[in-house]
Amino acid sequence: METVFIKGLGLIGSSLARAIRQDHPQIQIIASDVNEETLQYAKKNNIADRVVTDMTGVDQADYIILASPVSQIIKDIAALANLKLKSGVIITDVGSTKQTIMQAAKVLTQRNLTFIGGHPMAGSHKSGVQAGRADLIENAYYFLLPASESADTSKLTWLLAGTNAKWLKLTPSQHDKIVAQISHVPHIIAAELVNQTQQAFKDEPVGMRVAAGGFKSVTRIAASDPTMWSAILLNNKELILKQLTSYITGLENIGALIEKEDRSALFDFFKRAKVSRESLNTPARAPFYDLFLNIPDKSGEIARVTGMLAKHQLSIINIQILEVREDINGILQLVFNTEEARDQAARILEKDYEIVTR
Ligand SMILES: NC(=O)c1ccc[n+]([C@@H]2O[C@H](COP(=O)([O-])OP(=O)(O)OC[C@H]3O[C@@H](n4cnc5c(N)ncnc54)[C@H](O)[C@@H]3O)[C@@H](O)[C@H]2O)c1
Ligand SMILES: O=C(O)C(=O)C[C@]1(C(=O)O)C=C[C@@H](O)C=C1
Repeated sequence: METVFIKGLGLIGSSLARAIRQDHPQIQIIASDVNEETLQYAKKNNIADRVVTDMTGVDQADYIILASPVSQIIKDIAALANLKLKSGVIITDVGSTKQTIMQAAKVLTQRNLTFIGGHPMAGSHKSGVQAGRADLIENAYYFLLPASESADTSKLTWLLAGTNAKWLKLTPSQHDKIVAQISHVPHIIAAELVNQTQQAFKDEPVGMRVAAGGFKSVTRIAASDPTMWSAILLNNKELILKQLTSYITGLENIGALIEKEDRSALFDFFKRAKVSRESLNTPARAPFYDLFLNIPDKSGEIARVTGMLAKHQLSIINIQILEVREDINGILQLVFNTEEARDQAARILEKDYEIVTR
């Protein structure tokens, strides 16, 4: 029987545990976390076979997954270098930065241990074991960074096949440069926008509560975990500072265009962004077709939608609520694998629901 040891059973660690469970029920999972409630939840919900608060059991592991905040992953790598581990063990992590982690992992390769840096490019602003899901990473990119050329990724991708992720190999510097721009800086922007709004409205009783879709969709990720994000920023400091400076310059340029009332330059600014944003989903997600509808915030409503589609043998490949406007309604995203299925679903659902967009 093979054993997986997962250190950090939060959103990502528990999502991987759930996906491993579904795909390889014979594999034993040992979960380690500093949070007692997390471990109790994991036991109760059969996410792990054994729970520990330290490295107990790591010497039995065929796979070790480090899934705590990046600063802790670096400490865990150093600790593993001094422990007795099973021969042939594959060690990986899920941290959102890679250069400092791959640097730290040199102590493992010096001991001839296999380390494959990992980073699933999917997640949520929610954290903790209860937010994890077996399909969290489905269809998302999952970056792999073998620490040595001889490291074979096939056993790891076999273990994590149940995630249905799309594997992509990157170098550590390539990785950190990309995520600084598309993940790290956006989290800073979202958090600062919320903080600045809070400050701007300090004497305004209505304030942020009246915010609609625009503010909510730009700032959703501001609700992310502060421990995780402060660790990320300090582990990708130079690249984040570079991209942040460039972003600030961009904002200043827009300010100057507004000041000058340069309508045509402002039009070009929005036009360029619109064209880029609209092309974003096309190559990576094809052939997926989205349908967005407003649904009332009532229990049983999603089941009703899926039931209406099932009657016509229409299958959905993904479904999620994008936004819940407290007690009023939310936007439901349905994903189909053909345009015809999406259009047929729209015709069926439009009788009862408002279609927001396709
Ligand atoms: N949240 C995302 O969207 C996302 C996406 C991809 C990768 N990541 C990365 O995954 C990692 C985990 O993030 P998450 O979102 O699952 O966070 P989380 O807060 O949901 O989970 C982290 C878990 O680690 C535990 N932990 C903290 N210190 C520990 C320690 N010393 N020993 C054992 N457990 C410890 C916490 O109790 C918690 O259960 C981070 O490195 C993060 O950068 C996050
Ligand atoms: O969907 C979200 O809430 C996320 O923030 C996920 C997200 C991101 O897209 O930036 C967050 C951190 C990661 O390392 C990878 C994915």
